[in-house]
Amino acid sequence: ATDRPTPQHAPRAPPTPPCDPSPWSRRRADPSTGIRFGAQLVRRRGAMGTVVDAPAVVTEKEVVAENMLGDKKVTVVFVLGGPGSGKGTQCSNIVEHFGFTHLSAGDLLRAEIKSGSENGTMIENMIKEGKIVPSEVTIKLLQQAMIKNENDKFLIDGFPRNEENRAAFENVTKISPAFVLFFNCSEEEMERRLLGRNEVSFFTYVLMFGLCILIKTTLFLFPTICIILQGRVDDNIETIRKRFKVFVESSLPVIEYYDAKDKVKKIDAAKPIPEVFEDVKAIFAPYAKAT
Ligand SMILES: Nc1ncnc2c1ncn2[C@@H]1O[C@H](COP(=O)(O)OP(=O)(O)O)[C@@H](O)[C@H]1O
Ligand SMILES: O=c1ccn([C@@H]2O[C@H](COP(=O)(O)OP(=O)(O)O)[C@@H](O)[C@H]2O)c(=O)[nH]1
Repeated sequence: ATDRPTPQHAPRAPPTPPCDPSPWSRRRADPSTGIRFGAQLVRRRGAMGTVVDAPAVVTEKEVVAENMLGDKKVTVVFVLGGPGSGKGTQCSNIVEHFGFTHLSAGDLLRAEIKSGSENGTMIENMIKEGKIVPSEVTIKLLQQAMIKNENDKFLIDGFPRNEENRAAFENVTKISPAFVLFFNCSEEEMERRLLGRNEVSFFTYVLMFGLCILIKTTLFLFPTICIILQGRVDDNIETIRKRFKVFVESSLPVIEYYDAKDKVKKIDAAKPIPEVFEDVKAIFAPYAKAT
């Protein structure tokens, strides 16, 4: 949906190809770039002074997000997409090339568990169940991280995850994002990636056990290594399915909200990592670091 009514004579976006089964991919998309979603139509003067509808070209740096965080002005980009769509992977690339600071809401929550905070057990249980942690907890962590960091450009990865997260963040911080980077990928592909993220070969366990024997600390070190090698507690098929459901029911409405404001930049995340980054680079070009 868009908050501007589409003129009757405007060209309609073609339907999404049937090969992409993700429910959130049944949205408008530019098949040539896979980037713009809810492309804005502007009235332009055509030949002989006629008024025509043409897609708006976003060439200038968007500065919508320059709002206040205490007395600090920041630019925020929300990075959203299903679990395993590649948000973290591409955020690392963006950090390297465009000087943003990456704040993964999930990583901040996992760090909070490890810190032994009073919310730790509650957060851990929510993550194991694929549920969304209460807004005030996540927002406090994000806000603290932004205040602590000297940078003024932030990628907020994996947040907001529902409408309540979104409204609370905007109310508390008075920040609205410059844009939302949306990684679109089928559930089938995301499931494959998430299961792969947790995969550790038998050989690795044998190697680690051998190393522990060598340094004579098997008793204490090996169980710890096993816990680390296990990967994320939520990358198992049961929790993955729950996370997909939460994404469709709770997180997609956030993307739709920003799409109605023409702030969503959609990426075809099913492509190989370097190809996805080519599309990401085109979007971040206005933020290129001065050399
Ligand atoms: N475009 C891609 N093609 C194939 N594998 C990918 C791609 N992007 C990420 N991955 C892999 O998929 C897994 C999940 O990626 P990650 O960036 O952690 O996703 P998210 O942060 O969205 O959960 C990781 O193992 C990562 O290496
Ligand atoms: O703003 C957030 C971000 C994450 N989570 C929790 O942390 C889990 C993992 O999120 P993350 O973004 O790390 O991983 P993703 O599932 O996107 O790969 C989610 O399933 C939620 O339980 C949350 O509650 N709020």
